[in-house]
Amino acid sequence: AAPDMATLHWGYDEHNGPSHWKEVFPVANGDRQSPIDIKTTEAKYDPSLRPISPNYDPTSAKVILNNGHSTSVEFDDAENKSVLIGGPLAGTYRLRQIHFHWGSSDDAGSEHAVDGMKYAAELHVVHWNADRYSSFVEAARQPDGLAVMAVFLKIGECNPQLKKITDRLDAIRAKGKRALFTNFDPSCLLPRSLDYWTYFGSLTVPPLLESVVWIVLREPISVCSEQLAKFRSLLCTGEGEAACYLLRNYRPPQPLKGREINPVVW
Ligand SMILES: NS(=O)(=O)c1ccc(NCc2ccco2)c([N+](=O)[O-])c1
Ligand SMILES: [Zn+2]
Repeated sequence: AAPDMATLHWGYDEHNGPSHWKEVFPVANGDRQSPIDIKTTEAKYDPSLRPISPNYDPTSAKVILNNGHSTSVEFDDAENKSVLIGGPLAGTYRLRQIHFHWGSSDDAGSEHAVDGMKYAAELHVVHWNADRYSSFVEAARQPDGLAVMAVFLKIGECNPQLKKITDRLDAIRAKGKRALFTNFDPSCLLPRSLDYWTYFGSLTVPPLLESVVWIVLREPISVCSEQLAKFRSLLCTGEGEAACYLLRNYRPPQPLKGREINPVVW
């Protein structure tokens, strides 16, 4: 029998990847798992949905780190300094961190898909419901606890805003490494249009908690192959361990199980 994941840590390889996660996290087979393939013709328009309104303070940015599964920029979430409101959200969701998902080649790497099409990578901007809960970890256990804005990265021109992040990856190559990273407003990574699809889902990474209101932007931003190659040069192992490269870290689309997807176009 396959080694159980409690000992062998989960990852994205053949022996510990998404098909094994249910062995330790049974919610992997739950009714509101993410990501999903967005079938645009089946999405149902909801006139009550408003525009989303990101409001970020660049001084909230604190540190960039490699946690072995992705690279993230962490923000100071001790007060409502950088928040997301509007759209499908009831209340104020506080910015916690941003991170990326990518593939071993440019032709796949996003987690969500649109009519079966995958992009080269995907940015997640993670917020938690600070009106109702007192911490990210508590909110992550609640059905309306988190709001994650997803932005597709499409192969094209090198992205000068993304360069601020890819230029720092050399300093955090090994798992567990971190570096100061401030004076950064993640709005610079958003496309011109904030048209989005929204649906109820989950974390796409263990513990796969079903606590996320997903807001998937329709318009992608650009990324070039050289920038993606820098993400793939990150290590999923710590310093001094036998190096393994973080070549891919996306979960494939999960069953919709009757959920409704609402498009919002402005
Ligand atoms: N790909 S994602 O945006 O769904 C995602 C998944 C896991 C975690 N974290 C793992 C975790 C532990 C306890 C609760 O959460 C995060 N995050 O932290 O922003 C985001
Ligand atoms: Zn993510």
